[in-house]
Amino acid sequence: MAERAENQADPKTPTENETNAPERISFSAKPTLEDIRRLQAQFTDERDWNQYHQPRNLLLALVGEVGEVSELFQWKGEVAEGLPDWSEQERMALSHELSDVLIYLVELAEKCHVDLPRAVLEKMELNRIKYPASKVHGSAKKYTEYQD
Ligand SMILES: Nc1ccn([C@H]2C[C@H](O)[C@@H](COP(=O)(O)OP(=O)(O)OP(=O)(O)O)O2)c(=O)n1
Repeated sequence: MAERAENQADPKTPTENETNAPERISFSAKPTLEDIRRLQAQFTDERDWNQYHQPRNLLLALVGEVGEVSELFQWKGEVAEGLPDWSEQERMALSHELSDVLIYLVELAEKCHVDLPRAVLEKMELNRIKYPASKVHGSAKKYTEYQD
């Protein structure tokens, strides 16, 4: 919202529609992160798997699943947004692997007592402060590279 207001204030800054940015998709409202946490807790309780799901094991499982996502992109070169050249089977595999990453991330956060949705909002606020749109627009430099 704040970014849009800034864009409108500066006539030289293109709005999203004036750039070549592709249309953005939106997600389904459900399940929430709390739903995912609860469903995964149910899944592990039913199998008596909490004995294995300590933070370090969950972190390793998460990293392993990130590796599986990487494997799907491996050797393909740059991939266009929306994955236009991917088969249905490849898209399905990606949706499964990304879901595994999220499931383990949510459980890791739970087992570390991090309230993930709240933490994300806090972190995004910090990101906005660190990277003011008016200062960094169009530049991908790290905040440490700016001198002011
Ligand atoms: N000890 C386990 C094993 C599995 N899962 C759940 C969380 C993940 O969403 C998914 C991971 O299952 P696999 O380890 O079988 O991994 P994949 O589904 O990616 O299978 P593969 O490695 O054959 O691609 O199942 C879990 O919570 N705890």
